[in-house]
Amino acid sequence: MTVIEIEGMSKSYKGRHVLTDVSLQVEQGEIFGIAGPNGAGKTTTVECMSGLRERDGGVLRVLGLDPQRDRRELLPRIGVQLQEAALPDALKVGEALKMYASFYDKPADWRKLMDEWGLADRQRSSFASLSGGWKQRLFIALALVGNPEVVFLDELTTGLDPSARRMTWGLVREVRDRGVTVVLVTHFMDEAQALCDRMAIIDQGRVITHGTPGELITQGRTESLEDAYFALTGGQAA
Ligand SMILES: Nc1ncnc2c1ncn2[C@@H]1O[C@H](COP(=O)(O)OP(=O)(O)OP(=O)(O)O)[C@@H](O)[C@H]1O
Repeated sequence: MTVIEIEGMSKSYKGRHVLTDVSLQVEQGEIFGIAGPNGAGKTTTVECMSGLRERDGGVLRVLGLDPQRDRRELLPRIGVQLQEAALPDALKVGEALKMYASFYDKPADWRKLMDEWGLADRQRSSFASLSGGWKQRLFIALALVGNPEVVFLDELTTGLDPSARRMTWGLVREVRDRGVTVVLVTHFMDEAQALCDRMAIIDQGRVITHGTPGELITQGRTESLEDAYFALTGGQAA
């Protein structure tokens, strides 16, 4: 079943085109990756999908709803973790989960969620005292507190050490394994290869290719996804 359908989506900021004719489909229960160079339009795409920005043109349906027109109906059914998300320093883990749960009519049991995501021991820890890996664990739990059918995760592992990244990958798989559809923006091709069932590469506001990581490697005629990424975007490895 198709959960997200985008056809010919466009968006400009102050007359400058940042998305041009973006078309994508995300299927139920998959981890769908969005990769591409800085400024390519990845976050804008996710923001349009999650109803945080208005597109200028094209068709966009998430769970059959238009994020602009049907925003109120859609918001309780999705979860969003934004790039560089932050909470007030003094807010405690338990307080954050309880507060987010209060935003929804039918939230998950936030105490149960806290247990499931291993956060119970840190219930009284302030946000500022958490390491990067634990902050991300909290953000994933917060994105799930409304029992969403789709979650959007934007650069979830940027700045994390290798073990925190691996831990976070495990959590993202767990979310998918619960039947939730995951849209994941990432700059890391090892991450895309490890996690994504399918992915798209966006460059200069256009989808230049999409498919499984294996299909992209075949398209790029390379041996790794990172090499395929460089071949397909015409970029240079540093
Ligand atoms: N609110 C805004 N007003 C004006 N321009 C914006 C705004 N938000 C983003 N842009 C511009 O739109 C383009 C696409 O930005 P976007 O954040 O979607 O890219 P991205 O692919 O997510 O980049 P990155 O990998 O650096 O996070 C960039 O050139 C950016 O500077």
